[in-house]
Amino acid sequence: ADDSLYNELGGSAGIRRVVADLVPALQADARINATFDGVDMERLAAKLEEQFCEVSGGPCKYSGKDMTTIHEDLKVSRAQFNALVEDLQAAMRRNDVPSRTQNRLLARLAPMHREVVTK
Ligand code: HEM
Repeated sequence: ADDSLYNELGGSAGIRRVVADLVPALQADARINATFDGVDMERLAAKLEEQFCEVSGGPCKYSGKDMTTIHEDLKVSRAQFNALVEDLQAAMRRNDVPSRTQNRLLARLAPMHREVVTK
């Protein structure tokens, strides 16, 4: 398996740093934070770490709920999806992830709009 993206992200420690930075940024982002009211953000962070690890070719298996089920009642718009992507990009930038690496991860997450955006 190609784990080059996982390694570029700094492996599990690098991914953990980015997610730990992303989660409070989502809660601070007025475009999307209402959606996260009452959500167990520790669980969310743990599942995001697993998912980014698997998607980047690392040695993890995502154990969360499937993307359609988890997001189907949230009424997420395309603009809100883009807002989250922007927040993730900023979190990677703050943690010195090279822009080429940022773009590689974002390209693997972008198709998930089909499962996440329902409005
Ligand atoms: C590429 C984009 C996205 C990815 C990779 C993603 C990934 C995830 C993951 C892994 C979980 C945890 C699943 C679990 O607990 O089993 C989750 C939950 C959640 N996501 Fe997303 N998500 C994305 C976009 C969004 C957007 C744009 C919003 C809202 C603006 C959103 C709102 C939520 C909420 C509120 C939960 C918690 C739901 C609950 O616990 O009931 N997500 N997401």
